[in-house]
Amino acid sequence: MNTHLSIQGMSLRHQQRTLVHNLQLTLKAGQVHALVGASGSGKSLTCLGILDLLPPGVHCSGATLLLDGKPVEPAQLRGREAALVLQNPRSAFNPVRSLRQHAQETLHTRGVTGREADELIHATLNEVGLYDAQRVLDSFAFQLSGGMLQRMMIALALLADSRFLLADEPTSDLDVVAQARFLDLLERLVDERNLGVLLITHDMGVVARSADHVSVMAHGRIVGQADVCTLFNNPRSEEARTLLAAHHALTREVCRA
Ligand SMILES: Nc1ncnc2c1ncn2[C@@H]1O[C@H](COP(=O)(O)OP(=O)(O)OP(=O)(O)O)[C@@H](O)[C@H]1O
Repeated sequence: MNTHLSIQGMSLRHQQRTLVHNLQLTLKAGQVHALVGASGSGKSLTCLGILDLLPPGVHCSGATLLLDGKPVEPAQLRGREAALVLQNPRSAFNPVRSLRQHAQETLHTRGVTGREADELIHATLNEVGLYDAQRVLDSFAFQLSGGMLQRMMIALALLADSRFLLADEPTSDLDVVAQARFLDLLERLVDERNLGVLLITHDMGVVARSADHVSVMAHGRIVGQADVCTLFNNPRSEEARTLLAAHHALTREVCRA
């Protein structure tokens, strides 16, 4: 079972502009690695670059991906070792295919079909808190809430037996209750399934709650990496101090209100 996914030397360019510079990042099984930074610092492109899902015109160079020290191609990771969870889950589903078809196709790639597939799908939906499995599986993405679709994306990752989740702002479109439930689920799966998670977020409250390790990004570079306690107690980079000051200002405002 793979326990480390390292991204080494990844640079991303659009025309003459370097958007991400020589990125180094390691995800570990059983840990949440938060990637934080100001808007436009390069977090989403980093996530897409790891899986070679970059938008047209953005090119990757120099990247080496190592799975437990062995080089792998993004295509070997995508939908197998690593799954993507996006801010807007609706866009990740085929609108004319039911969620049952999505789940069956995911299992088909692993050679699991028929009754075995049905049982695994029901058990997995149950595991992610989608208890009304029949209704969910008969639905199309537009018929379900954002929170349910986030859970379904996690369920598909589990059905694919992915060891790593790349989650880009997974909670920003959810209300606070759905957000808390989603983070509960993520933390439980990290513990029970030993998942390694890259969690991209703007929300330092989410970082404080869920992350083990944090990378801070600014202008396309990682400018600091620390465990979560060190980041909050002794932030080294200017960007980390700015993010924390904004977070503290916001929470103080809320307390006064
Ligand atoms: N398709 C694209 N073509 C050209 N440049 C792009 C493209 N997508 C993003 N960029 C640029 O790359 C940089 C990093 O963008 P990215 O979306 O990764 O930032 P981000 O940190 O995820 O921001 P946010 O938190 O707002 O989502 C920005 O300067 C952005 O303008």
